[in-house]
Amino acid sequence: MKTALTIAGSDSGGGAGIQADLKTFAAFQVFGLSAITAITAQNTMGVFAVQEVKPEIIAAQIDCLFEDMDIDAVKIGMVSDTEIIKTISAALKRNNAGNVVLDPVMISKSGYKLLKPEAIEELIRSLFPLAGVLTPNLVEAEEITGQKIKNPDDMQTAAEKIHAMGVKAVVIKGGHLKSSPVDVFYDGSSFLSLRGEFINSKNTHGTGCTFSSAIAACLAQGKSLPEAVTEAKEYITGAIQNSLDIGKGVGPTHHFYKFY
Ligand SMILES: Nc1ncnc2c1ncn2[C@@H]1O[C@H](COP(=O)(O)OP(=O)(O)OP(=O)(O)O)[C@@H](O)[C@H]1O
Ligand SMILES: Cc1ncc(CO)c(N)n1
Repeated sequence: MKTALTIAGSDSGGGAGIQADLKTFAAFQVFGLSAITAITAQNTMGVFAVQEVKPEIIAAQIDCLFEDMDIDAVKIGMVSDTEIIKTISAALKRNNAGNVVLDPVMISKSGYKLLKPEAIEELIRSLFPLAGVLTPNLVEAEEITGQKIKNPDDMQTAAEKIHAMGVKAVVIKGGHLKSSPVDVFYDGSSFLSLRGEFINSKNTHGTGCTFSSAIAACLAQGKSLPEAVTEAKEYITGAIQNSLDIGKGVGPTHHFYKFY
């Protein structure tokens, strides 16, 4: 069986973070591994507390997995601060990690800062060069490029700018667009528009985490990057269409909608 590692924060509410990533890997029948970077006290209403994991424990989790197993893909989510980012970058380099999907998680849907603003530069410096693909949402792409993004044309310009910053490929997610949620993929040579119908659901907690993990699962299975992003888009669309009315706030998507 193929394996995928998620390096991310724990969401006690189960809809985002490590929990969403492992469920997604399982839905793709890829064996999931995890290195937890932070513990969040979180539910469908918001994030209430965060405890970061010590950098040496994050490094130990990553090292012991690579020592023991072949890891077919890596997804990176919440990374909190500069020290943690440097630690993850060094660990991935010394273990020659491949198929790295970097989701530059900055703010939760409920508005809680999951990445310290001063750490964005370090994220660009240390993790962008290792990423096979970066998956920012509109707000994150605006933060990274310093430009406003209002429509698919702006998304293409931003994708070119981000590619020039040293990532091999980028998919800018349009879940926050006023129009239909088109995602724009760019790998330095061609663009791909991943079109989707707007699904009118309040239960969209963890859509970004689920999408990036689905890309990692497809890469672990040996699919090409364009195939992986296309299949991940289909999967997240189905997961939102079948989303779950669990909790009082923004509920989770249904990771196993293909099975039950
Ligand atoms: N209401 C919706 N209808 C259809 N597709 C959606 C909807 N919301 C998000 N998506 C899709 O879900 C994927 C994740 O995009 P989104 O922009 O929501 O990520 P995000 O903001 O990083 O999510 P998160 O809440 O996990 O931080 C994209 O493929 C996007 O197009
Ligand atoms: C732990 C965690 N990672 C990522 C997100 C994405 O918003 C979240 N809400 N929580």
